[in-house]
Amino acid sequence: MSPRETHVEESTEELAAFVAARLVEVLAAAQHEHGRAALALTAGSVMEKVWAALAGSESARALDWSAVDVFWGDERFVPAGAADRNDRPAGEILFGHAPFSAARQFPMPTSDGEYGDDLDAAAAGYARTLHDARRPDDAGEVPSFDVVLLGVGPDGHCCSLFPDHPSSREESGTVIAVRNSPKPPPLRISLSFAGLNAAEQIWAVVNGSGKAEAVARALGGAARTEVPSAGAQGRARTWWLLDRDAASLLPAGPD
Ligand SMILES: O=C(O)[C@H](O)[C@@H](O)[C@H](O)[C@H](O)COP(=O)(O)O
Repeated sequence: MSPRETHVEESTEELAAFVAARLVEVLAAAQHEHGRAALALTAGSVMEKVWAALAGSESARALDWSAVDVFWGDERFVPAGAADRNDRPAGEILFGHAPFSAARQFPMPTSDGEYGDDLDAAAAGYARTLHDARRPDDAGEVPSFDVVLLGVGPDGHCCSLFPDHPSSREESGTVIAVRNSPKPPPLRISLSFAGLNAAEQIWAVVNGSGKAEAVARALGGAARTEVPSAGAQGRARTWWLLDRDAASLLPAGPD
């Protein structure tokens, strides 16, 4: 487990550019070390800005995307191509276009795919997918994600682990089926805390004053059952990357 570090940029645009630039460095280093880089994504408004920053970055375009594995931290259990799939905007902004399209994609199952509408089978299937995608030097049950880009909701949720909800109390397995999600749609697949925290680095990327309270609570020692993002702990680094508004309720101190 790593201590939580914070870094604050003035604006959301600067935050997205900062995340994109640092991400390229870490993925390149991971390729050097492991042969392939393992990246796990989550969706959301700030992530779309990060993906757009990557799409427009020369250093990102120069990375060998054929040696990047792209996994997901959570997904809505809806049909392929549905407007509310988390992986849809990622495809539209980034992975539908060269050179990013060369990445090896590991989308979470859809509700009209090989598991049909069996949510438990789909979650178990993605756990097997992660297990089988481990690199030779990944020691755990899932790839040691070099970076998880983690979105945080205004209620402090991350992946599809929600406050005061069975999803954030689940202790078994690396991937879980989530029902009755307080945020629509109700059926989801998510990394559990065990799956998430297998990551080398977790970067919580958060913008806007609407999330300032969640950020302050997560960094202020809240329990993960109350503020799930407080339970995100990378093995080597847990980095909260914030814009000035999201950081506005943190105690003053060095970035
Ligand atoms: O599956 C989902 O509903 C979203 O992916 C969600 O978990 C998102 O990551 C956060 O809510 C942050 O999203 P925003 O930046 O849009 O608030």
